[in-house]
Amino acid sequence: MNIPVIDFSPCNLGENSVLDEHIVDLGRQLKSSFTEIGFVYLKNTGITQEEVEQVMDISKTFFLQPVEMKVPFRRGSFANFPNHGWVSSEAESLNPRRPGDLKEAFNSMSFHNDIHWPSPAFEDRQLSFYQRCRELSLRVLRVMAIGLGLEPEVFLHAHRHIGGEKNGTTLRSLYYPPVNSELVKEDQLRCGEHSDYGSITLVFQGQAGGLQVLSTSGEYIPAPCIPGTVLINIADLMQRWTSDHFISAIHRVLLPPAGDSSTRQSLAFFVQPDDDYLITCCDGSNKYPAVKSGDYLNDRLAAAHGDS
Ligand SMILES: O=C(O)CCC(=O)C(=O)O
Ligand SMILES: [Fe+2]
Repeated sequence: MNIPVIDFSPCNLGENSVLDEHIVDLGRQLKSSFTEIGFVYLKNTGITQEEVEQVMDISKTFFLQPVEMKVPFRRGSFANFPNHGWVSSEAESLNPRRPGDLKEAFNSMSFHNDIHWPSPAFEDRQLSFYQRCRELSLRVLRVMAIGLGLEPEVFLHAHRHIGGEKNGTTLRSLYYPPVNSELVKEDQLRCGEHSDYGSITLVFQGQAGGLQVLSTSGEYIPAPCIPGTVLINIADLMQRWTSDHFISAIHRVLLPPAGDSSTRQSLAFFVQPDDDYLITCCDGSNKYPAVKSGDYLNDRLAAAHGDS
């Protein structure tokens, strides 16, 4: 099983008016990818590899600084936005049964005036990329609803406040430093097995590989960078919402082969429904109890950071 590549041209961000009847076929294609594997590559979205590289470049400049320059921006330093900021290597275990992940991250989750940033250029690039990802996500959520034969706006109603205070959607810039095989702990990975928490995730990768997705047949399949595409996956709240029709697939990032000292970068845009939105099964079933998006996110973040 491979992850399909779908042409998103009909909904490209440069298209100002998109008619629902023109995206029925796209909806069908997304639906089959999300029911079969939970992941899809979209090409011709309007977001270019150059835009991605600009965000990666400025992020890398931040990550390569000495620790004391990064500490003032540490996650947990911003009272009203507890998930915003820098996460140091090994601070997080996305699979709690493994040692801490060998990655650093910068979470941009708020652009409130109270937040101070490493530089104005850093803030600008994170903010403009955040807005581009927001636009693309809203288009994808619309096509998904159409693919499921639902009212086109059904998911959009739950994502009105992306970028505002009552929504946890986060742009996360990830940096995986070179791995020193002598220092690696037993069972340690760049990113442990996990599924994402929210509705959907947009992933942009640099050239270095390592990302793998667990297929329904129980095998891990590689999800390499395809330049110019966006990798999109279903996350856990969307799986609940669709009563398991859409699969929130387990994925992980492996260590590079022994002796390979390359670094890896990626950008993940974790789309989260509005904090107060109650997620219930959209087919009217009671397969999962209703849960508030914000409560669910907080529980999952606490578990990943070992403070639950
Ligand atoms: O680095 C990547 O490509 C993906 C990382 C990931 O799955 C995550 O942070 O949730
Ligand atoms: Fe993930």
